[in-house]
Amino acid sequence: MFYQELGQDDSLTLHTDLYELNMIYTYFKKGIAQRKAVFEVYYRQEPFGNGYCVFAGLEHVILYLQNLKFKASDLQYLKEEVGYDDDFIDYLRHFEMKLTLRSMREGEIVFANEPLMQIEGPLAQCQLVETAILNIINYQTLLATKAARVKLAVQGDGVMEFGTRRAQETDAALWGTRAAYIGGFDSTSNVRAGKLFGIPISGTHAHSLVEAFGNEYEAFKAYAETHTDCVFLVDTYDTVRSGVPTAIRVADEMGSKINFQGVRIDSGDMAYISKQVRRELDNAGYKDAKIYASNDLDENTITSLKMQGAKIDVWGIGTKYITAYDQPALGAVYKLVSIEDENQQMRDTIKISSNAIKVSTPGKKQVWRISANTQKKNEGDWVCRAGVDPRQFDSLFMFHPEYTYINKVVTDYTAEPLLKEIYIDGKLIYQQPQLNEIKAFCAANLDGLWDEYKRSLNPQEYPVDLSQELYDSKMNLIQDIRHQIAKGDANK
Ligand SMILES: Nc1ncnc2c1ncn2[C@@H]1O[C@H](COP(=O)(O)OP(=O)(O)OP(=O)(O)O)[C@@H](O)[C@H]1O
Ligand SMILES: O=P(O)(O)OC[C@H]1O[C@H](OP(=O)(O)OP(=O)(O)O)[C@H](O)[C@@H]1O
Ligand SMILES: O=C(O)c1cccnc1
Repeated sequence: MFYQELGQDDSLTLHTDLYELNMIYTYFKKGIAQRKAVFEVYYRQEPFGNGYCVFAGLEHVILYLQNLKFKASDLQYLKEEVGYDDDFIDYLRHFEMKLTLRSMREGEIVFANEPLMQIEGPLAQCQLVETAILNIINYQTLLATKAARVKLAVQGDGVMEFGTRRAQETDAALWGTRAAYIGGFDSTSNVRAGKLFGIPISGTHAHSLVEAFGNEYEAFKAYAETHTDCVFLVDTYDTVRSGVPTAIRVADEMGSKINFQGVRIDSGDMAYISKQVRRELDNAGYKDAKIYASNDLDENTITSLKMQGAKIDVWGIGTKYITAYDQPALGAVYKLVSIEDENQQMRDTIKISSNAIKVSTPGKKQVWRISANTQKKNEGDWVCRAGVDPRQFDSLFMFHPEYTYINKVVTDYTAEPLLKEIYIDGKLIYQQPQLNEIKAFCAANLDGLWDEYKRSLNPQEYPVDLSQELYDSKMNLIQDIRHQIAKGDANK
């Protein structure tokens, strides 16, 4: 019945799991929906065996929060389908977004087990937005990270994003290509993404052009007569014996009427073929013509092709990028860290697990990036309670939160708070930078990271340390809860 709304309804308000609404209903009925709560988003392990992530997704989260209200059809659906009573439907009808959001900036280099976003406000509202925020941040951060890995592998060559046709639906293509641009790609084939985000668009042609004209000569010639910039796809029949000689013939015939940019190969042994193609182009006097390559490439095949001396100048990357083929999920979570009690006091909360990595860190926090003034490189991130400022100390004791014997004292450092204010009580106060600035910010951030953390295979673990006070309060809370369970009064 509501299916016809899909086309025009861009509201994501119901883009939430039913269990969020179930909890909100309970909070509402028990009179605690308005209690102040703080949730934080973080992930537990770097994806792809990488040493860091590139944070992305904030722009979409801002758009989402900006439009967060229940439409009449949303309320009608909830009433009819879930059977909520009129009181609750009325409460949702008057819903007004009052959240405070603090977040990493897009393009920031981030690490496991540090808060990437902090959502503060009425408990019910914090709960409503969990699903959509995780959906957005998990995907875009994963993809921007993959892009940074590809960018590292191409070693300065051009890299074009080709993934739309293989993406998990249209939204993934759109936001995934934006993440690609942030992480280091130069352009996208997706024209809509170009229009919406200002990403440079680029493209060659497909095999169908050759098939439509019946032979390579007719096809390349027709393309050249209708375009100035020409990259010919040379592998429809036989790259070396037919495709490349035909491309050269058309380039010779058209002369200065076209800008013969090069040829694209899309199959076969790319190392072997690209060397042959390079030789042919050079011999024909087209030393500046570039060789473009595509065909299920990713950072691993690119690294291998580089090692084999492949003569590829521009890389087109689709399927394996846009689907995050080798690791399809980042696994970021959204955890309650603090809640107002019946006496209007904020109380730290914790989720305990026998698996150390799954124990959440209680309390509302800030992440500080500590960089040594002498080196201009990052020493590590220091996570402490919001309100504590490490710039007031002469030295900082930094220790691994699990293996505490791994520690160091840092002096002469600069500390920068990474969680920035985006919304205060529902009001957007953050001016989102232009996409090109985000991209440049990402590149500059990567410069601030030692190579040991950046290598794509077995990187060093970057220090994400807890302040002594936070560490102690986490340990104390774990002890308190264990103690209560032992005494049998954990539920009193
Ligand atoms: N020299 C090479 N070293 C490592 N990987 C390569 C090399 N050449 C190509 N590849 C990669 O190997 C895979 C080969 O794919 P595939 O088996 O589909 O062969 P193909 O030649 O592309 O066949 P098709 O004509 O069906 O497209 C692709 O992922 C490609 O990027
Ligand atoms: O290989 P990817 O990294 O996914 O890059 C995108 C792929 O999409 C196109 O192939 P497709 O077979 O869809 O169309 P074509 O007729 O142009 O080859 C293109 O030739 C690439 O191979
Ligand atoms: O422009 C291209 O060559 C292109 C675009 C999308 C997918 N594959 C190739």
